[in-house]
Amino acid sequence: MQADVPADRAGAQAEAQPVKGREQAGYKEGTSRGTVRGQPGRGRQQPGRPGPAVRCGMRSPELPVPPPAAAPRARPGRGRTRTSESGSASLSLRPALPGQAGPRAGEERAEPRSPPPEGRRGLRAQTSPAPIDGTAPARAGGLGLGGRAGTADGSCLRPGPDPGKGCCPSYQDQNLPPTQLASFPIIRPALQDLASSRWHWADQPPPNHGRGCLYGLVFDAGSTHTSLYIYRWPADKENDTGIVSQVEACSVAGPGISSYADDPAGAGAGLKPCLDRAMKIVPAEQQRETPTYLGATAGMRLLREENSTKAEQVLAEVSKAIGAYPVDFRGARILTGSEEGSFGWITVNYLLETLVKFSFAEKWAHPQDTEVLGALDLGGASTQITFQPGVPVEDRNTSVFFRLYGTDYSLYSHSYLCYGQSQALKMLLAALHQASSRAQISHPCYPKGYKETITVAELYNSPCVRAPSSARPGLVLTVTGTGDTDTCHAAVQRLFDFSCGAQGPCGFNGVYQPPVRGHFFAFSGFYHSLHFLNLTGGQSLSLVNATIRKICNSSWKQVQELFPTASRTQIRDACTASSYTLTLLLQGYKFNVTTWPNIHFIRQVANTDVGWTLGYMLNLTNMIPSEPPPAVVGLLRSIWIAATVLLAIMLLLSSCLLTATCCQRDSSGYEQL
Ligand SMILES: Nc1ncnc2c1ncn2[C@@H]1O[C@H](COP(=O)(O)OP(=O)(O)OP(=O)(O)O)[C@@H](O)[C@H]1O
Repeated sequence: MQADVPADRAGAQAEAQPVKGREQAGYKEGTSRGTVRGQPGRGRQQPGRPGPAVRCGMRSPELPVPPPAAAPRARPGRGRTRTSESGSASLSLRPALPGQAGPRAGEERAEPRSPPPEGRRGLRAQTSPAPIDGTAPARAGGLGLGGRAGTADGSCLRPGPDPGKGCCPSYQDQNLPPTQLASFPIIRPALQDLASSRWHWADQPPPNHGRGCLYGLVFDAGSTHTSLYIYRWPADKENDTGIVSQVEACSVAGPGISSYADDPAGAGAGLKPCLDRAMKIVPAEQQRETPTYLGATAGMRLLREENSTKAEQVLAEVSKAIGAYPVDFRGARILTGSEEGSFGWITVNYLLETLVKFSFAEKWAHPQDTEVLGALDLGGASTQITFQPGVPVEDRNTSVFFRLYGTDYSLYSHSYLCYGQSQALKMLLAALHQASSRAQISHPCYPKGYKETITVAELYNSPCVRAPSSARPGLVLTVTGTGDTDTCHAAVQRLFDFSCGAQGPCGFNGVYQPPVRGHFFAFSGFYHSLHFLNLTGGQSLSLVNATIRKICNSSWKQVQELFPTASRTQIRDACTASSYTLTLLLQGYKFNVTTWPNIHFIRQVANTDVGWTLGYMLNLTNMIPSEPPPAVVGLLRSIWIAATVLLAIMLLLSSCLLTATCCQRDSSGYEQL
């Protein structure tokens, strides 16, 4: 999720699925490498047709057929409904097909929830320097998108200054030194320059070259809400990297599309205000060539597990709604957990330009001295961790390979289904209910003095929670907050199984995970839950702990006074959400006091929301190549030429020296004789 959405949205969140190690379409599984191979934006597929013949890392027009979800090493939760999606082998992007229901059966599953791996592919980078907390500073000369505004009614959240016309930022404009990441030594170098992919387009000029900007639209159909992201990039710079920027994020009114299982037409109708908005931004003459995608995440993955027919109906309706607009609609599909994690990783590293950068020699090259960043995504129904470990990934179900700009990346990635924030909080409430065995539930994470009612049917409306057989759907439960920090912490911990067994290092629920390494961007729910407590500015772990403890011990009256403008749900969940976030990061993903400072909680980089959508679009439009750009090749060729000339000179000198020495010897010998 990326848009600024009210925290009290209901809904579950989905998770990603692993990509199976297969070498087609851009990503491979297991030890194979996904290649991202760019292809011009042409040849875009039309709705109903197969995807583009070549995508980043994918070369086959066929959709990759991911193997059945590899069994994560997850252990069944202790009697609890628990879903974890595990990472996958390599990701491959696949073309989005209208109405396509995403991963095939077996790719992702819900109940004894074991997280499916996700696929991924490669992409390429984007632009500007970014600030790390909340919003990154706008890249200079960029599409200065302003602050966020409206919300839930299809209104645009960050209108650009010149929607619709205007121009894309020039290459020079964007290639400015970062300003706000100076304190992050690992990140800063990557922001110095823009990445380029001009070679990518070199042999096939863009179809609308010279028109100013090209546009791309991506719907993020999350478990809790849907947003439409509108991207654009300079048409005449299409072969340069680092130039895609976000024009707007339009928030669709209402809950996520998975909530429309019994009213699929409503899911489609809800998208129209944002589509109308997009039609005002994208010039009419370019609309028909504007690639448009809808990607659904964990909410739809859960719905598909519950009722695949209803999931297909929802996808069909949203496809119908989008297809009614004059855009190049390339399909609506459900992303696997692996794809969701991988695209998020690509987005992060594209935005920070850690994949390729403009060198001092004025050439685009892989930055040798820059580490890629890991990605931590906390959605409403799933959470993903993706990073480049310092050791080989031992479990191919969580292993992902990419080849981007000529560099190989071997990543670890895993998605835990049901461990998104909304579903985790629901699991917590269900556990408390089952422990109470009464219609009265004492909630240690809710503020003392808070009270609400909920029916059994509402509580157990997700595959992530299993209702006790004795529960009557109509029974009204009364939930009372007790504001007890220690009891809350213990209850949150019981949602996880932290034991690793003999399998080696793990995350939780028995899922293999190598030790975290390097810097990470933590976004979506990770950012929101801590930002609400003003804890996304690099605070120490001890301060974070102390602040959460204080909030959890506060009464309902006190927290209302502390957050006078926040919604009731946000205030109620402040303790629960932050406690869950901290537990997930520390005990779940195994960060500690030493590695805590390496987590950067962010929402945007250079006015672009951090999430999977940008990576998804870059991949499907083939904007991230697997091989180095010509500029890099050119650089290498120059080095070879220089080395050859140098060698020739050295040989010549050696030859002269040898000749001179021989002559001297001859002369000496003669004299001796
Ligand atoms: N602006 C916000 N303020 C506070 N909390 C938010 C905000 N936006 C989202 N959240 C919360 O963060 C969590 C993650 O939201 P996000 O939008 O990433 O989920 P999603 O995309 O709907 O779910 P998923 O990716 O699992 O399908 C949710 O629990 C949501 O309620």
